[in-house]
Amino acid sequence: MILISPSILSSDFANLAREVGAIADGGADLVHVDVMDGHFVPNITIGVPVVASLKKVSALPLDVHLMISDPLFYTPAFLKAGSDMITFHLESGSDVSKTIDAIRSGGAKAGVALKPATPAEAVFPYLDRLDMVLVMTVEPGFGGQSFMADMLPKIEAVRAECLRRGLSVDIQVDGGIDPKTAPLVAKAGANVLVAGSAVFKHEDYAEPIAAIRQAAVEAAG
Ligand SMILES: O=C(CO)[C@H](O)[C@H](O)COP(=O)(O)O
Ligand SMILES: [Fe+2]
Repeated sequence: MILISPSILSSDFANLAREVGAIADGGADLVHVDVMDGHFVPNITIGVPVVASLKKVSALPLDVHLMISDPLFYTPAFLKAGSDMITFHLESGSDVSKTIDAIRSGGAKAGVALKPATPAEAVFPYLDRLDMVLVMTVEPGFGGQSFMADMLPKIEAVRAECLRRGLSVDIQVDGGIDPKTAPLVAKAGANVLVAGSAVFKHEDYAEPIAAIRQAAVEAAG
């Protein structure tokens, strides 16, 4: 099943309650929340209090993408704030197994994200304990960048390994996803599509959400 997770990084931060309401009304499945600490990536965005505030107003599950150093330390706070899914970076420096266990024992779904330079095989040892793998299709840090088509073989490799081992792990893609790139990633095996600028640049969010979903569903077959 294809899920669409609009990234509120490109939304109007002065009106977040209205924005998450509008993407829910527009047919989104999840709300993608990009947390950046100015250390793991060269940008600072949203933190724990904003996630807690979003939880109060969002009808959709919060898909929290941690682009931070030491995600293990901050996991309890993001769980308490109401994160439904927490994805952290394999390159973050935290113990991967301990972080997955902390997220899952707190009742959230656990995802591991891979920067473009990190190979698919790096996540294979953790696949059986993961709900999701996030294959970044841009360098993490900023919205509005161009899709990296050379990440498609990595998506295929993660999907092939999941199929080989009989695991139903979600594969998320994030960065430069729009109705043109959605079919490429869906065909490669991704099923959770994050889209920021492609959604929020439109007046009517229902339009790009439906276009991305339709393009992905058709390509996935
Ligand atoms: O994690 C991210 C950046 O690090 C964002 O989720 C991503 O870039 C979404 O924005 P866009 O769809 O505009 O590329
Ligand atoms: Fe993201």
